[in-house]
Formats: sequence, structure tokens, C-alpha cells
Amino acid sequence: MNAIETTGLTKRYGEIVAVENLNLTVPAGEIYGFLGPNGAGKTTTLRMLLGLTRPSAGSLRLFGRSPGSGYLDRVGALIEGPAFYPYLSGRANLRVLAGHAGVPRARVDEVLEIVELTDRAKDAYRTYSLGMKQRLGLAAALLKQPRLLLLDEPTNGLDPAGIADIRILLRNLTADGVTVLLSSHLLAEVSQICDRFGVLSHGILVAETTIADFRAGGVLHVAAEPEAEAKARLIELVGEKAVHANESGFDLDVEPGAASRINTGLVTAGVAVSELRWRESDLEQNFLELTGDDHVR
Ligand SMILES: Nc1ncnc2c1ncn2[C@@H]1O[C@H](COP(=O)(O)OP(=O)(O)OP(=O)(O)O)[C@@H](O)[C@H]1O
Repeated sequence: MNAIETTGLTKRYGEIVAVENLNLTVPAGEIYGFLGPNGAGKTTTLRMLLGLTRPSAGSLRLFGRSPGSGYLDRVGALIEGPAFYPYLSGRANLRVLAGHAGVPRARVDEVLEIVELTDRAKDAYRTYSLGMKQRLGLAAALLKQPRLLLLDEPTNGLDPAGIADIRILLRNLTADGVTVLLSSHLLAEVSQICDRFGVLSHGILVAETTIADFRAGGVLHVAAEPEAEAKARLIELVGEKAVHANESGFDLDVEPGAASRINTGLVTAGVAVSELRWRESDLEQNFLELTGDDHVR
């Protein structure tokens, strides 16, 4: 069963196409990262999923249901910073929300326990750290015992310990069968938390992959002299397309196992090889190439 399924989902604001022809599938039980630089269309997508904005075209389903009555019954969301009363305690704030949502009061203490805020539940919201505020936001999203959580930049501004807390919390939730879609503009955060992620750039889903696959790959780096002869020999050995010259030598698009064949080929041609090593691809670099955008970090 897919928790989220969108087909051709599109949102236009006049001339601006905020989201274009988005086909997104998130199987139940997954933590899916929705990654993209500022303005890529992440919030707009979440707003469409939550019925806060009507799509210009396309369709969407959550757990097989199209928007309509009961569609959001088991969906929790944290979007655009939750609004809490600063002078009320964390517990009192959640009680207000539980009252509006028709959720029994006992659930408030359960969610405080899940996000590990029980000890600070009686303190005023305004005294909370950013990490605690985010966790209270998550607690609010959990009130209705959701099967799907839609979280817009839940780790924004958190320090590594705060991010680790969120990661553990989300992992525990998925162990209980909850599906999570989490948006972020930070690759490092998504790579720590999510199983799989999609990259949105200018409203278009430009890639979808697992962190492991995204990391995979690399180049065989070769430094050899004389340079002109080395280059000619490498082209003979692996083909022109696979040879990329740079200041420190050559990067070859080949399998790691090709190293000894290439070494022998160079040495027998009288080329002196000073370096031959496998270089893992750089996650950040891959990401920048995908988005073509340099304000993603
Ligand atoms: N209500 C609106 N009216 C007009 N344009 C909008 C509206 N909402 C969003 N946009 C535009 O749609 C595009 C996508 O914005 P969106 O907020 O979805 O991006 P985002 O990926 O969530 O970025 P951020 O991380 O900055 O929130 C932007 O160009 C934005 O200016």
C-alpha cells in the first residue's frame, strides 16, 4: 500500500509553476526525504497534500483515498512552524489542540512521552529551546495517532544533537508503522534521517534515489607522466568519453576493478604511474549537479 501517490501534480501561481507534473510515490512505512533548495516547491507540494492549496492539475491520493471527507483523518502535519501560545505550558498548548481535534486528554501525556518532553511539559512554551519547540510541534502532529506524518523542514535550525533526537523519534515511529515525508533543503540532514529521497528543483522531481545508491559510484583517479602519452594511452584503454583530465591528472569513469588492467596498460607503454586510486563520489557534488543550484548545503 502506498501512503502517498501523486500523478501529474501541478501548481501554478500565474506565470510561476511552483510544482510541475509531480509523480511521487511513497510506500507505507518509509521515511521519505523531500529535498530541494529554497523555492523548489516543497511547501507547495505539502500544502496540496494537506488540502490547503488546490492543485492546478493532476491528482493525489493518501492511502488510496482522494481528497474528500475523512481523507486527513490519520494524517499529522508540521508545516510552516506550528502556532503555540507562548505563555501557556507545552502541556496546556497540546490540551487546547486536543480539544479542537476531539482527541482525548490522555493522549496529550502520551505524545509528550513520545517526544520526551514530559519533564518540561509544565514549563511555558516561550522558555523552550528550538529543539524542544520542534518536538512539541511533532507532539501536536501526533495527537490524532497519524499513520502518515508530513513534516516541512522539521530539523531547520537544529544542532546535531537536536537532529539526532528527531531521527531517533522518527525511526521509533516508523517501527510502529507510521510513514513520514520530511522536507529539507539540507542534504546532510536528509541523508542522516531518510531511507529514500526525491530531489525537487524548480518544481520538477529531478531524481529519486536511496542514500546508498546516491553515494555509490566514483572515479578511478590516475596521475601519470608524460601527460600527453598517458592521455593517449588511457583513451585507447577506456575510451575517450571516460577520460576526464584535470590539474591533478585524470579521472576515469570505470569500475574500480579496472585499475590493474589500466596500470599494466600504462606501464607497458612506458608511462610512469605515480597515483592510481579509487575516489568515492562526493555526495554534495552529486546533489549540486542535480539541482544546478549552489545554495543547497
Ligand atoms: N501563494 C503563492 N503565490 C505566489 N507564488 C507562490 C505562492 N506560494 C509559493 N509560491 C512560489 O512557488 C515557488 C515554490 O515555493 P515553495 O514555498 O513551495 O518552495 P519551497 O521548496 O518550500 O521553498 P522554501 O524552502 O523556501 O519554503 C516559489 O517560486 C514561490 O515564490
